[in-house]
Amino acid sequence: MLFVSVQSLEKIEAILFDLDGTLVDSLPDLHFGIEQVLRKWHLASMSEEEVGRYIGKGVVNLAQRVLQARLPGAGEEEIQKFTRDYVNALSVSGNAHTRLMPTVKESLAALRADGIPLALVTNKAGALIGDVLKKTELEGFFPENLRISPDGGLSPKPAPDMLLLASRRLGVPAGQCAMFGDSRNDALAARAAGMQSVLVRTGYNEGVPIDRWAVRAKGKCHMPAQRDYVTP
Ligand SMILES: O=C(O)COP(=O)(O)O
Ligand SMILES: [Mg+2]
Repeated sequence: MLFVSVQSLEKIEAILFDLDGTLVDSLPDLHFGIEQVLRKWHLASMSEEEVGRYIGKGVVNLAQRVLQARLPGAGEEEIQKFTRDYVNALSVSGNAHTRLMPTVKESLAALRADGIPLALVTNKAGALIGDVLKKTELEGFFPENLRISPDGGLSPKPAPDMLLLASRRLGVPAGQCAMFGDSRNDALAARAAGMQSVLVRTGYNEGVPIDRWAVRAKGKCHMPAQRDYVTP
């Protein structure tokens, strides 16, 4: 099973899940969306690997980094416009290439059967979440009020705000929630919120292998390399 069983985490009563790179492999679609907008703006194409390095801190940050690489000197207005074009491109793409990460559905079903409350805490734009959950048949695990995104003005991860909102909505104190993610942004947000975190090795982490980051963050890494996750 991909996800560590809750018994091996201390005092955990609820789990918050990241979306991109943790529950789903969405990079091919995110790359497709960026390519569409680059073409529309008559800018040079970008590799999937490069787009992967820019994913993790939300759509505005992604637009900013892509424009930094392709249109240096772009201002706030262009960043906002690029962001809107990108969200539009993804909204019409139907997430054709987005896939569930292995064993996700079984893991979520097992957690639910154990009575563990679940929430989604993602930097993805709110307008895109419903379609991805529908496409991957995860809708039933996350009711709408427990799909937390930066929409409506919440600061994206690594800020703790969205995690703390999830903890309040679940009615579970932050110290008893764990954040499952694929990125240092998930781990830093969890730490700032007073939560434990578990990081899968199969995600994006802005192009940096998560072990390398976790080792630097903690000075050592406890988890054996063949495991699917790391706990910083
Ligand atoms: O949109 C992003 O930058 C990353 O989204 P995530 O928080 O679900 O990984
Ligand atoms: Mg992620």
